[in-house]
Amino acid sequence: MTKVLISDKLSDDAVRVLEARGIEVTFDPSLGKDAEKLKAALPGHHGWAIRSASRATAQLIASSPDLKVIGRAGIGVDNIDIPAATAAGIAVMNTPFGNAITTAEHAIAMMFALARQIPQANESTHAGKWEKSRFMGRELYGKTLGLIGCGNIGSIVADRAQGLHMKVVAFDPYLTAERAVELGVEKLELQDLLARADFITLHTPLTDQTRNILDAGALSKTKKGVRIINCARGGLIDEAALLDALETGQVAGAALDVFETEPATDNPLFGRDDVVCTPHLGAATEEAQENVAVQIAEQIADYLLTGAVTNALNMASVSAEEAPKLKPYIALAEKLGSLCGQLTATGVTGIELSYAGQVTGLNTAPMTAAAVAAALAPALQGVNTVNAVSVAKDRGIQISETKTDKSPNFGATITVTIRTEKGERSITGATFGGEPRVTRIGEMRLEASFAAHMLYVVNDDKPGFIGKLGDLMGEAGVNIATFNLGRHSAGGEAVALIATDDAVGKDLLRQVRDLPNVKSAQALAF
Ligand SMILES: NC(=O)C1=CN([C@@H]2O[C@H](COP(=O)(O)OP(=O)(O)OC[C@H]3O[C@@H](n4cnc5c(N)ncnc54)[C@H](O)[C@@H]3O)[C@@H](O)[C@H]2O)C=CC1
Ligand SMILES: O=C(O)C(=O)COP(=O)(O)O
Repeated sequence: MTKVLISDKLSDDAVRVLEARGIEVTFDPSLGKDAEKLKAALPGHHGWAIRSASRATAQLIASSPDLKVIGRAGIGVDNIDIPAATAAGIAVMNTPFGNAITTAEHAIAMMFALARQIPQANESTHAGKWEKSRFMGRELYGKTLGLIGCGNIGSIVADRAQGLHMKVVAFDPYLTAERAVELGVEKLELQDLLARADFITLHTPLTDQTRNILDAGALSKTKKGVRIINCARGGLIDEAALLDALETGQVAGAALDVFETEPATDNPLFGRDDVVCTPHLGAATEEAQENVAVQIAEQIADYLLTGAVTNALNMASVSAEEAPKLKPYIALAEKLGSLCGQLTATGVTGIELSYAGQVTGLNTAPMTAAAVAAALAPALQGVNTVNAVSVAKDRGIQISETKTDKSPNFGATITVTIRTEKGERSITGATFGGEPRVTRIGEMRLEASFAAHMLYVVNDDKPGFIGKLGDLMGEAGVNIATFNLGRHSAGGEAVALIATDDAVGKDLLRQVRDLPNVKSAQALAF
């Protein structure tokens, strides 16, 4: 039975969705904080749903042999070792939109909290102090808001801030000029944003480029008295530098939802009047939590049950509608890739997938990934459909696709061509009643189904060969299930693709090679 582990505090809706799809769920939000318990719990689970408390480390991934998908009910995936997951053939998915509005609203709320010192005034009023003159605020109207990062959340913040009649400027190297115009924001370099913004809000992922993007140097270039909001990731602001800048008044206030170390229970910024803090609450609304829980549960269920891929960070998307249509072609591509790969002895330099006929109207990326993974499997360890194309590229193996609308003899064919330093080999196949079949090896036509054990023989087409081969197999007790032949011309080179009930052992293979007119023989496994 398909099983999913939920190790963080996800809405119960996730359990409801998964169980309704017939998936068994282990729901234990206490596991996320305890790597040892997680390690013990993960084996036997095919899917793993998390928020930010669980850390999907390389060690945990390595000790989870059954895992096929990690689903992040939220946006940030910095708690998932994506290269390790990819190497292990595990899809990594997130829900890029489910909590974006909620998080943008939190950033706006934090901006108001800073501008009007609402948390401090609230505390003072509850204490019966009525300090009306202590809490002089700043108006947002007409002020400049600087966005560092203008993606999904940043652009919602821009929209809300424009509603408050703020001027919005943005630094984001990947923001196009057209998109900036569409959003009504002025695109700036970071230095210009720092010089002009009255409020700065961060909305980037934490990467090598963004870590400490607001460090001591950057903070010294801001307007004196700037107010800073971080509802993205701890580590974007150098906390020690921020403390210094608050001490000197260079920064008038900071509102932080995220911290360098989380959970943040002890931090030099705590206890200051000019710092407003929340415990990573950006995504914490009922609406957002319901959205991300339902979305990730559906994505995980779709992937595990149908092969549909949505919002994956390490593989191509396959819609739920496409998945059943692609399934037989993915199986065909995989079998052809495997056959071609098993017949290729020397170093591979390129793999080409040629799609012809109806299949060209479908999403061919997953077929190519399946063919490449299967083709490289005999030579490379750990290659799988998730990492195949990137592994190939890393090794300088060129992957290409060609497409032609017309398929000469069948509704749709797929041809896998493997190039090596010595030459190339092409194998073509088609589906018959949904089952994969070989239809051509090189220029030689033949028709064969795939079987777990097969024998491939190249010989000169001379009388007596089939009888001798049959005798040998019979004497060795290996039953022939199907026998398919192809040849260039009478008396020319011929191939036999033979399905056997048992594997063809080394001794038998040697005897086949020793038969008259046999040029080569190879045992295959599928
Ligand atoms: N506090 C919370 O609970 C939540 C925090 N987040 C965090 O918010 C952040 C933003 O999320 P989204 O807007 O959904 O992501 P997104 O991917 O839609 O946008 C991020 C933007 O940052 C930009 N960017 C990347 N590198 C940059 C650089 N070096 N300098 C400037 N900009 C750069 C990208 O071009 C992109 O436009 C993420 O870190 C996410 O994890 C998201 C949801 C909840
Ligand atoms: O979605 C994100 O990136 C978040 O940071 C939300 O984190 P959470 O799921 O609330 O732990």
